[in-house]
Amino acid sequence: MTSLHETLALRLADAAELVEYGWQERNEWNVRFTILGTIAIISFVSWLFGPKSIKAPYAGYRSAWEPTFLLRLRFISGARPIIMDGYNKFKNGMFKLRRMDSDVLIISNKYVDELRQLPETIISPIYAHIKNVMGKYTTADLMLEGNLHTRVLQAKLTPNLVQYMDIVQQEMDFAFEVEMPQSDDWTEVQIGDIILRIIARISARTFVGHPLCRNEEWLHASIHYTENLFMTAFALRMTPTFVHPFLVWLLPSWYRVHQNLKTAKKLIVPLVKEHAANIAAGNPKGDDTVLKWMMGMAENENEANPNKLAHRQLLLSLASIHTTGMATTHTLYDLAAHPEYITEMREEVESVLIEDGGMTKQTLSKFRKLESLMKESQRLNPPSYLAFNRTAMKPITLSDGVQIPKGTHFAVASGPILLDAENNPEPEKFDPLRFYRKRQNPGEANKHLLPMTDKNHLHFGHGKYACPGRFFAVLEMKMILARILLDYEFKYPEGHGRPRNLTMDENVLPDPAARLLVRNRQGKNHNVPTKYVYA
Ligand code: HEM
Repeated sequence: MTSLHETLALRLADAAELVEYGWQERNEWNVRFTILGTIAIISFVSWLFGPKSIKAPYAGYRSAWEPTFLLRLRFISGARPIIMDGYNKFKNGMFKLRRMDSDVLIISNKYVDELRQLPETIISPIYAHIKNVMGKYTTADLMLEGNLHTRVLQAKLTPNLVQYMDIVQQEMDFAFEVEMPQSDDWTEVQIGDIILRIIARISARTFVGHPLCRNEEWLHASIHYTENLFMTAFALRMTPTFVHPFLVWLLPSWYRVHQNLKTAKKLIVPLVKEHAANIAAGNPKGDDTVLKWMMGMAENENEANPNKLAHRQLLLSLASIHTTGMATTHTLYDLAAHPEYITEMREEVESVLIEDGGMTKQTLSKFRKLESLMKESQRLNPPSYLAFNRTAMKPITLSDGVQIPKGTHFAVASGPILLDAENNPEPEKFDPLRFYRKRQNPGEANKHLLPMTDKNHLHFGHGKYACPGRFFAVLEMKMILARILLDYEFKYPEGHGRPRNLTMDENVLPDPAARLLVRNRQGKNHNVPTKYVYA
């Protein structure tokens, strides 16, 4: 059966042919009527057979005359004001965004609690994520084959996190030694890249274990898979669906995604076989890793297939390395822009470590000011201005009677919610102790933590499908930031301040080209115990 897009492509080809013929015959009016007729037919067919969409106002038009194509184009690098505009006008209702690849419905967060526990047969995060990253072409559609990686994070990594701190710290020590300059003189560095490599190393140690975590080929694949995947996805999002199967062949990033996958299989399949042989011989060796847990928890042959396990390691890298790297980089950029808070953060880290006699199971949870700083930095520099991306797998009727048609891609304006004065007073102000102070309120000591999600705090999602790696992410971030505070001084080069964030559609990125000056901390207190102690 010919798909709608193929039919449209054929119609356009016919129209082009007729244009040529018409010019040859100098029968311009015929040609014009043919083109107009074709456009009218295409519009009618799209309207008749295309997915039904909900009626809601569009955000961001500069005037009634602004062409829709221009609005879609502006969204690529100017999404923030468009999303803010929609939120400010319609925050209790709904509005739509014109993205280059499609429209996205933005719903009020008042619906989040009734939607968050619905099963995947009704609302699917996976379909929405796969659409966002063009999974059909970027290999991310493995997510459709099961959620083994999510189950393992929930059932194994998160509950065993504190036991794992020792291993994380060992890898972090090594990573700092090889990635950070060790000099008493100021050295200019691209800190975002350094942080990314430190996180890739720690993640690799946790996911695939030693010695693969030190393998440069694996580190390269696990970091660059994400970049290549997003480059491919964005190129495809800019063009109509019917050109995608041809366009990918012209995209170098698409070839690189597949090269990364090949590398993953080459390096990980032997590891899987080795571990299976050790288990069969009754002699499992080495530390637990996410890969070994995945082998143990695989529920069917497909999940246990070594090639699929290797592929899933890349999906984990996609979900974990850049997200955590960007959040850590934003926090450092913010702190460097407000050096008056550095001493306060450093003193907290030192006093907690001295009190605990080193890094214990409880230590990280006592870094309350540091956690508040990280949460404030995420509030102002979220990973995306949208969250809770979902696809309606069936028509949904909300509690107030609003109906979301099947096939609708919807999300919540997570960025603007936290910049709303109703939720946070003086929302534009960088106030690193904002959440620390909130925790001083009676009964709120254990609230306002970074990994906690609710309908206002959606940067890790919320509900059944919230990020299963967020506790690990926060652990990594705290350990890295504490280490930087203890051992290094940092500042912007003369004449530079906090770099502006970049946006690609709704996604927010710290400027990767920005530089910091770093040097060994002068007058470091060598009596602060930093090693993991079993307490
Ligand atoms: C600051 C760092 C991170 C941020 C901001 C973040 C954010 C998110 C968000 C927004 C989602 C989608 C949730 C939803 O749809 O409701 C998600 C899903 C996910 N995250 Fe994270 N994440 C981070 C770090 C990590 C880490 C370190 C890991 C792994 C250890 C991880 C693993 C995952 C996985 C496996 C999913 C689910 C993907 C799927 O549905 O298959 N994330 N994350």
